[in-house]
Amino acid sequence: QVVYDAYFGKPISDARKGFLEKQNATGPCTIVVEPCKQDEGRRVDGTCANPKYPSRGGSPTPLLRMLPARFGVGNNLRPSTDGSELPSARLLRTKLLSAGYPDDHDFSSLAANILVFSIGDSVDVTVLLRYAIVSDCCVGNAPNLANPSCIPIPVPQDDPYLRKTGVRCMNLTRVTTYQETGCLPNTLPAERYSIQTPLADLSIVYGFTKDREAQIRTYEGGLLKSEQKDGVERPPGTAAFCLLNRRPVENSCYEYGDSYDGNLVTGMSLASMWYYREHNRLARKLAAINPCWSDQQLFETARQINIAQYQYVIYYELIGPILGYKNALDAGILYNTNGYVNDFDERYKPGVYHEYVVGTRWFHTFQNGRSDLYSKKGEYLGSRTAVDDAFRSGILEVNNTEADLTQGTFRQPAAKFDYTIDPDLTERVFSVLQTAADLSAIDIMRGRDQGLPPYNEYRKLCGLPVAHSFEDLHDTIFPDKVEQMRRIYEEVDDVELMTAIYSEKLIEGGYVGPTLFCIMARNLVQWRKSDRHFFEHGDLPSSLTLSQLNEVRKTSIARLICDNGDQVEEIQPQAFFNPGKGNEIVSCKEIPGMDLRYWTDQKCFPEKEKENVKLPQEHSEKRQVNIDGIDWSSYYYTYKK
Ligand code: HEM
Repeated sequence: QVVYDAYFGKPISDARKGFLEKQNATGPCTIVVEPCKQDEGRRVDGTCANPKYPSRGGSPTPLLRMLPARFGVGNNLRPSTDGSELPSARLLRTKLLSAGYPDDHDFSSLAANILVFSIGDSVDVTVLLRYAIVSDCCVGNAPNLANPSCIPIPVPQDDPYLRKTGVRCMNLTRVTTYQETGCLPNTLPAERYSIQTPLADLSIVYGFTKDREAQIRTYEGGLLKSEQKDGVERPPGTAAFCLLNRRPVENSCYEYGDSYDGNLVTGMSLASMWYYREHNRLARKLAAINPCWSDQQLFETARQINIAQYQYVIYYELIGPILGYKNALDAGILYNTNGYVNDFDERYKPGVYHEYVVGTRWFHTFQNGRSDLYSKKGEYLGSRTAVDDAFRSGILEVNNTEADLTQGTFRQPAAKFDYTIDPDLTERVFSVLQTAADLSAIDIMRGRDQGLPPYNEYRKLCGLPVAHSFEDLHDTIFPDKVEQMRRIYEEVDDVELMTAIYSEKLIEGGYVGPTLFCIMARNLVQWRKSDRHFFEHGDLPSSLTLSQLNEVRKTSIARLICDNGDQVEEIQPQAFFNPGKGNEIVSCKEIPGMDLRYWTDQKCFPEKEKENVKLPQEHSEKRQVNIDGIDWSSYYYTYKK
């Protein structure tokens, strides 16, 4: 065992260890790593995803940065170029994004649900939320300037909505940092602290520590602990996190590996439930196919298949259409192959970027404020208000709500990507917990809080010309929005990444602007290159065989929901898209999936029985892809003029 410094990612010296012990800060500042082995599979605790950086990928972990942090003096928020405070994030939000309800013509709500689940799987959303629950950074109606963890948002007098209410201050606290937990001195840039494993590895389902893994496993048949209620399998409902459950009627709060993110918002709780059930479904099938397998072998294989199909669905079925297939292929996010893609590169550190978790807040425009309820035959039954269902997974077991909401995920459109955001998210995102809270204004504030440099620096990083004047922004941002920015910011160098992401024109073939495309591409490439267990890699003893890999490539989100959604009997084949012509709702029997016989283990069968075990034909390898360096500046040329 080697003890690593969680922040620096290096083995810890005795002196530092002693210091941390005295400070009582060993937990958040260290990661214990067993030596990495060539023949092992993916660890639940995330360590050894890349043996060159064994502790990276583990928990806790700092986020990666594409560009060096930019803070004000003493790690305060960065000021404007003239030294004044940056403008009110609420003012910027109300001038740049409108509030409204338009539905998307293409994507279903399921796409937004799985996207937000994938964010919660890679970063610890709950470390952001102390303002929602415990702190008050507005004293009366004025910002609390005395408390250094407060960054309240001032509300202008003529605010289009809040002028009628008299609210002039919105509550907000800074993220928890390694400085705060005692791991780093204040002389180093403030660095956010996250307890998730930062890769795409279903840590919401399986947890991110060995202790938690031990709590949620049965150690029989490879299964996770579960309960059967009304014929439906669910994790035990005894977790403590669901603070808005209306008890005594709404009681369930599920014991996922990560019960915080698993029970957070409806889309995330449904996705967590599906992938949780899928683990047990796979373990049972594998046990039937391979009667000689141990609990450990069943657990590891079911988990490996579950994570592989999750990565496949995220990359190929969801990110592909959102970024545009061609763009994603060009950028090395996706590969058009039936072979392995051996692009593991030990120089890449496992991790999630600050820029990714700030920038992908763009998809808040994608979130529908209502969650529609449908019967399994497609009759509309009514709607729930999404923000009132956060922290409240107790709703699922009452009045058939899980089944009706599940139908809604694929029958209801997502909100449109169109610079319009649902008013529930911009005025009352914390429901009864806060008088007024604007999620997009918070999104802008988080860019400041996490020390992101100005938009111009990212233009340079992404191959766009540096803007010397506001006019220079017209290449990527609509003129009306540039005009608003000119009125609100002092200088073009003050324009922030998040305000630009909320204002950029969309790239050809995709639903993001050029800078967010560049940021997402870098993060998604980082995830696959830094993770030796990424599902398309074929160079480890634990890798999927080529036949197994190509089975994984046959599955889909529709199959996952048919197998694990409560009472789902029919669905459209491309369930991230709205049902309709060319994507009609069909029986689940018509939705293709994996053939698990490719996981048959000959060792389980005595010699004479072997000939009776029919194996499907082996797939053949068509093409092996190797990846050279990527020219990031090429993205620039794809956006719509
Ligand atoms: C009802 C639906 C949703 C609600 C109520 C919600 C609410 C929130 C809240 C309160 C935060 C933390 C704000 C902060 O203090 O910084 C947040 C963060 C975030 N949300 Fe959402 N959100 C929703 C849907 C989505 C969707 C569909 C996406 C799609 C990707 C998304 C992406 C993100 C990201 C990337 C973050 C930042 C995570 C981090 O830095 O840890 N959210 N959301």
